[in-house]
Amino acid sequence: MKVTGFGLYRFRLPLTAPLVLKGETVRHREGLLLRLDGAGGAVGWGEASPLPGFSREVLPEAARELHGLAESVVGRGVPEARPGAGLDGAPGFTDAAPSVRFGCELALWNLYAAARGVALPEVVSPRFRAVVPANGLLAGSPTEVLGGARRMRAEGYEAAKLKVGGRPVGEDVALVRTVREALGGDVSLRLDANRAWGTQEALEFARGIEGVGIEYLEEPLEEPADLGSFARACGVPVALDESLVGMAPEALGAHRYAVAVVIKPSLIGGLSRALDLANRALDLGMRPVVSSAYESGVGTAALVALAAGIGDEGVPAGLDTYRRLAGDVIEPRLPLPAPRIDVRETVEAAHDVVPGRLSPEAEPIG
Ligand SMILES: O=C(O)CCC(=O)c1ccccc1C(=O)O
Ligand SMILES: [Mg+2]
Repeated sequence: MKVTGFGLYRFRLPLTAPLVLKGETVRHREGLLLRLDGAGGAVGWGEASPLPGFSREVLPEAARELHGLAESVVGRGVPEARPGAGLDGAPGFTDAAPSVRFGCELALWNLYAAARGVALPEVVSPRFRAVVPANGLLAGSPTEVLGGARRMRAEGYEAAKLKVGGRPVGEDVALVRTVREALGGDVSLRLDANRAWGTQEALEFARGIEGVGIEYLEEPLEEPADLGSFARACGVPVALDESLVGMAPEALGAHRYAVAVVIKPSLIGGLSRALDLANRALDLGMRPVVSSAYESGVGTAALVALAAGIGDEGVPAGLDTYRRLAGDVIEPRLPLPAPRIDVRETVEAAHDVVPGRLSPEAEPIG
């Protein structure tokens, strides 16, 4: 089946509250949608939304690159899917910016699925799980964080994630202890410092939370080369996130000290790379945690599909950034947030892109 044409669009969605990303405050989520058209009326949507503070590419660059890639796939056949490995990429994909590669791959995978009459997760794995567990994201003031923790426990979340590193270490330690208490025994606690600490502060934090059961601590150190010795010295389970950007999947073996990898396809460069990294992580005994980066419903649904097809057991995915979007490009919204996400319902909802729901600034570029 051939790609016969495409459309490239911009969107701008309101957030429920301003978001501070590495010191930059954003009030709207901006991004790009790519629609690839196939023979017989099949369409596949993809999303490329560079995240300010995290992506190196900015929106206008991403738009130019995505336009070029889209033009290059028109007239060509959609590649064949390899079970468990997704679709083979097309030339040029490997050089594209991470969000662009994600967007173009996703449009192709969705077009392939539409043309074959299969659901997107089947492209990831023919034996995908029907339900994906998710972690809840705890945000706001300590009072809001505690309220969130109690709600997530009552709603049956398997895991909750708390950002640390933004307060004095003593306050973080106290908050982690109260949150752990509020979550009770059945909800695992994930922490994320986003590289906020020097070694001394990180060690002080580790001593402070001794005896508090956590699933892992993401990226504690501003100097990531010291992560291995930190993990071995203090016994805190560590997870990689920022360290995965630009890392070749083969290089993961040098990071066996980590218990988990937080995989964000929009930031690390697409679906096939994410799948490759996840499979290597599993081989090394690490948990792959598929995670979002404030994508719209189109991108978020793809992450649900990916999480549904990785490995033999469901690892709670980090998809709660969707909660922060006050609007979406699809109608109705995805059935999120939820402690357990219905995979089919989610991927089906993501097909219903509503042109009228794009921001008034939306304009076809291609
Ligand atoms: O992991 C999650 O549950 C949500 C994703 C998340 O926290 C995040 C979202 C965008 C950019 C960076 C991060 C992060 O994990 O550091
Ligand atoms: Mg992180």
